[in-house]
Amino acid sequence: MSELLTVLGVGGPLAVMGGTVAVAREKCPSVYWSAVGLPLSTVRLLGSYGSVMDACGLTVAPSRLRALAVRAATRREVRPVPPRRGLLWPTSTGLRLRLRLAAGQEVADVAASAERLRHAWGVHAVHVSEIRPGTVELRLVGFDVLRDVRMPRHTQGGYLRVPVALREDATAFVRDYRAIPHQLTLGATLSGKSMYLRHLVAGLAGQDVALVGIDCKRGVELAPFASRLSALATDPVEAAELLSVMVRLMDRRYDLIRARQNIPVGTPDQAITSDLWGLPEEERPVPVVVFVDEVAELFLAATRKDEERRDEMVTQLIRLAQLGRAAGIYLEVCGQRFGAELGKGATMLRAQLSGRVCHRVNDEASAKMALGDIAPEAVIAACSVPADRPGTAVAGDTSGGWSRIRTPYLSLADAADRCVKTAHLVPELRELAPFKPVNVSTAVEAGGLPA
Ligand SMILES: Nc1ncnc2c1ncn2[C@@H]1O[C@H](COP(=O)(O)OP(=O)(O)OP(=O)(O)O)[C@@H](O)[C@H]1O
Repeated sequence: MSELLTVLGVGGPLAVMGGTVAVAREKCPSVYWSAVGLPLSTVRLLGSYGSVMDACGLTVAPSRLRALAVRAATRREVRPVPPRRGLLWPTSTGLRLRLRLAAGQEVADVAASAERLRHAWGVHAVHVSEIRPGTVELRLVGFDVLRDVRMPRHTQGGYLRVPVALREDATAFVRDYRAIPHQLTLGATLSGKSMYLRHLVAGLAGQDVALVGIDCKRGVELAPFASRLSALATDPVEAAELLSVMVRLMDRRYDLIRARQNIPVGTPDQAITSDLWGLPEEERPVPVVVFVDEVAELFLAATRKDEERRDEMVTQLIRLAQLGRAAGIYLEVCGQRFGAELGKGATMLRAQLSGRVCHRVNDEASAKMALGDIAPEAVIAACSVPADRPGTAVAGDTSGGWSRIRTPYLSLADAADRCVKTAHLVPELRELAPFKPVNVSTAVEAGGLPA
């Protein structure tokens, strides 16, 4: 064939065109998808829907009525029935398609065939989710969206909801503090934990929320954001003092909530509250997000005195994790490992941190510390995060769901700049005033931030 094309004089141009398409596919997958992949996959899907469903075992026998009607009207062979297909919705990264399941089918049947469907329709991945009983949505993703992360335009962010990364199904992964109050983020060195924290700080900086940092790596990770922090502790001694203050703050908020519960006769039901969010807006204290970078540093103890301080700190962290949610105090804990070997209280604290994000890890044991109580497949996925893709992680929560995510790139300078611009939003919290980092902007400038 190629000889014939060469004789006709079109072999050369065709080869050049083929090469250009291959390069576009490699270098600009989103452009390739819009120009070539989308029309091809649409044609494939529309042309082969019935036969692909049949080959994947996703068809059911037709009802007797349908069989009779087909025989009477066409005298054709009565074929098995695939799920009823809705409209195809093209997106910048793929296609969306809703299916009405046939009687006797369940979501798991379609999910089990996702790998076969992706091969049949020539897309990078097929993700299946339930929309309502009997209806599933297929998200066909045309290319590897985690290679060059672009966040979608509509991310469903909001108050205490930070779109922090992209999921592999091209939807935004939102860190929602009210749904999952406390989170543990693990990862080996250079795996992208700081980038993750950076996005959270930058995302929360513009909101009415107090940000508190505990960074026992002498503040190297969190000091650049100091202008927006209400408090920063950079060594274990300061951290111990700050945590005691946080626990006292929490106790006072509980008192406030309890005072509100001395319910006078005639109080409407909706005014009775058991947490901060039920208080009237003018009385409601501002929520506090506590970032703990490199949690293992808090557990280290060389002397007996250190040990006492460590035990006290761990107890306070556990109290904050157990009771903080109702008082609007949320924990964001980061570290390389978080196992029982850290010492007394580690396992108990970990159990309270229900949100889990695991970046690349050095061994399976570390992945199990983050995801072991979520799903064995999530552990395997975390162990296979490639080293040349920093920021890639497996995110799960203790309800059992998990997904692969990757943060977009955000330079430290841009995140710090956002903090400087939103410094006027630092809320007044009398208790935290002694811990307010003072020489913040000067420290940032003097620190010479990397790009
Ligand atoms: N999503 C991302 N996209 C591109 N580059 C990234 C991403 N996340 C992290 N990186 C890069 O990877 C490198 C390591 O990232 P980061 O400092 O966040 O890792 P870390 O896990 O905090 O490491 P350490 O524990 O040593 O502080 C940095 O150079 C950072 O710019």
